[in-house]
Amino acid sequence: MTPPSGAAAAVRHPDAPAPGELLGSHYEHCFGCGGAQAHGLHLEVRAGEGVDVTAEFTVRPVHQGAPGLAHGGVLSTALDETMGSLGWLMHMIVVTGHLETDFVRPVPVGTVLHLSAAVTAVDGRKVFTRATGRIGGPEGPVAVRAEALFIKVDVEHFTDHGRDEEIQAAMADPDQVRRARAFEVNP
Ligand SMILES: CCCCCCCC/C=C\CCCCCCCC(=O)SCCNC(=O)CCNC(=O)[C@H](O)C(C)(C)COP(=O)(O)OP(=O)(O)OC[C@H]1O[C@@H](n2cnc3c(N)ncnc32)[C@H](O)[C@@H]1OP(=O)(O)O
Repeated sequence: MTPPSGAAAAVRHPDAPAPGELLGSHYEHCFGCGGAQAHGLHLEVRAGEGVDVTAEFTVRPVHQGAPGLAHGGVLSTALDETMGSLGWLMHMIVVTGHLETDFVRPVPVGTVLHLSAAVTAVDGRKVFTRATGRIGGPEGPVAVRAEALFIKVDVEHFTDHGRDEEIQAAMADPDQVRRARAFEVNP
């Protein structure tokens, strides 16, 4: 998870959303950010000043592992989704290759997890990221933290591997196609 010595700093795309702007969902059925997923995380991610983002996740009863506590896998998903959305700021489509999570404090149901994530380096198709989730406020104690390696892919990653019925539906949706194309014109 350590970027090689030749790795470069991340570059914010000129057409990236302005600092403070919501990124919007990349797919309405995404478990992390989609509005159509009843039990999803409904993350709303906001662009930062650099290649960084913030988001909030409210832990609901459907997200429990132990009684009254968030499931660790759900917390990892919240971190994963937040870090994955960093691709938007670089106009890259990225998927998770490797994800490591530290669970520092238990997170009760009802908690608002304040997430922040940033790209630490880019090396070819490899995007190195890290994220934290804090409780009690954006400056509160860290409850979870993660590092992840994302790999840049093209639209064919999804059209080649996704189940046909969802891919056909996505390709028939002009908004979805527009979002995918926006990512494709990466310099
Ligand atoms: C109109 C149509 C609609 C479509 C529109 C779509 C728009 C969508 C927009 C946005 C989507 C964002 C979605 C975010 C969701 C949240 C994030 C997730 O949950 S993503 C799901 C979980 N992840 C996977 O399912 C990946 C499964 N894995 C793979 O598919 C492959 O393994 C892949 C693509 C990751 C890499 O395969 P390779 O064949 O392309 O590339 P190789 O050569 O193996 O790797 C490239 C470099 O990366 C390193 N690498 C790869 N995997 C690694 C790993 N696990 N650990 C360390 N290094 C790794 C390799 O060593 C290599 O490095 P060296 O260039 O040689 O230095």
